Formats: sequence, structure tokens, C-alpha cells
Amino acid sequence: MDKSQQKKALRAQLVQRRLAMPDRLRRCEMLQRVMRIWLVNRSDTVIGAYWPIKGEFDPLPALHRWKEDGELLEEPQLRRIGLPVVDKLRGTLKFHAWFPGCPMEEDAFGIPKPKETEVIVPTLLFVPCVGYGSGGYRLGYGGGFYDRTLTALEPKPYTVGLGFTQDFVMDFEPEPHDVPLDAILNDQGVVWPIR
Ligand SMILES: Nc1nc2c(c(=O)[nH]1)N(C=O)[C@@H](CNc1ccc(C(=O)N[C@@H](CCC(=O)O)C(=O)O)cc1)CN2
Ligand SMILES: Nc1ncnc2c1ncn2[C@@H]1O[C@H](COP(=O)(O)OP(=O)(O)OP(=O)(O)O)[C@@H](O)[C@H]1O
Repeated sequence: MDKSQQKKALRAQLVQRRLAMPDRLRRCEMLQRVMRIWLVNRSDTVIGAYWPIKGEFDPLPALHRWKEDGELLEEPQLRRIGLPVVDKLRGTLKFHAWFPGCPMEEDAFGIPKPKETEVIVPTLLFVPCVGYGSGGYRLGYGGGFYDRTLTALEPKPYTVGLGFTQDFVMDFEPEPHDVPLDAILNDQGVVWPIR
């Protein structure tokens, strides 16, 4: 097996194991709590996230509460949540405003995306991880969308990977194009950067 086949096999294995995770509900609740506490120290008003697929953790309930918290604080600027929309030509992602009940349509991968809402520019990005390793490196589905988006975005948003404890890959070897995440949260807390 060459490197790319190995990566593909690792991805499939991680996704399978994630779909079969026995204590999913409890771990999701734990990660929701970790996210909410982590967000208290941030002053962002535009956050990018994702619509969960293939057993990914759902970041939207915690973010919706973060948005409501902002309304209670009567901040001058309304908090906003964006979901990724793939730019097929460039292979990058744009973020469109999302709110509960927002009209949605499926993208080329069959993932729901906001239908014709405004493009917003997140200063903080929650990034789904199929797997993650030390140093903030992440494994995605192999599209390279996040790497290309992060290379292109100016200024680069603060990036926070989300994954489960079991998705940590001990001997993960990053490739030259891999852009490390600024932080990683899992159901046990902040696992990167190590303090
Ligand atoms: N929830 C979610 N939304 C997201 C992403 C993501 O990782 N998670 N993306 C992040 O980029 C973008 C979509 N990228 C994707 C890229 C590939 C596949 C996929 O299903 N690929 C095939 C083949 C993989 C392979 O060649 O190994 C598969 O997994 O069956 C899905 C989404 C934008 N939206
Ligand atoms: N900045 C970049 N410019 C051009 N091509 C890139 C860039 N980043 C990644 N790629 C290409 O994208 C492909 C997939 O990369 P990789 O396997 O790291 O994806 P991934 O991080 O798992 O997926 P994703 O980011 O979509 O979740 C690679 O073949 C790589 O050459």
C-alpha cells in the first residue's frame, strides 16, 4: 500500500469506528460543554462551522446557544454562524449565514448548505476532524478543502478542530500542504495546544 492508499484506509477505519461509537450521546454532550466553556473567552462575532455528516459531532446546538448568549449580552454586533459552501472551481470553501430553520439545499456531496443566504467571513472556524494528531494536524475526507481555504484566506481565521477522544491518531504524519489547527477540542477538553 502506498501513502495515499494508507490514508484512505485510515479514513475509512476512523469513520466506521465513529459511526459505531457506543457512548455517542454522552460524548457529544461532553464536547458541547467543552465548546461552550471554551467560547466564553472569545470575542468573535462570526463563527464558521459545518453541518455534520458521517457521525461527525454536531457543533450547531452549542453555537446556537452562543448566538443567543450574545443577544442577552446586548453586544453591539449580532453574533452570526456560517456553514461551508464548496467553490468547485477553486476547491475552497465560502461561508454562508445559517440560522435554525434556514432554507437549505444539498451540495455536490449531498451535504445540506444554506440556500442563498449572505456570505460571511468568520474570524473563528470550527473544523470537523476525521482524525487528528499531535501538533494540531488533522485528517479530513481527502478533498483538501480546508487546507486550500486556509492557505487562501486573508486574514486567516482562528481554527479549532473538533473530534472525539477515539479519533486521535498516535503516529499521524502531516504532509507539506497540511495547515495545522490553532486548537483542538475533544470530549475531554482542550487537547491542543498542550499546556
Ligand atoms: N460536515 C462537513 N461538511 C463539509 C466538510 C466536512 O469535512 N464535513 N468539508 C470538508 O472539506 C467540505 C466537503 N468536503 C467533503 C469531501 C469529501 C467527502 C466524501 O464523502 N468523500 C468520499 C471519498 C473520500 C476518499 O477519497 O477517501 C468519501 O468519504 O466517501 C465529503 C465531504 C464542506 N463541507
Ligand atoms: N493549499 C493547497 N493547494 C493545492 N492543493 C492542495 C492544498 N492543500 C491540499 N491540497 C490537495 O488536496 C488533496 C487532499 O489533501 P488532504 O488529504 O490533506 O485532505 P484533507 O485535509 O484530508 O481533506 P479536507 O481538508 O477536505 O477535509 C491533496 O491531494 C493535496 O494535494
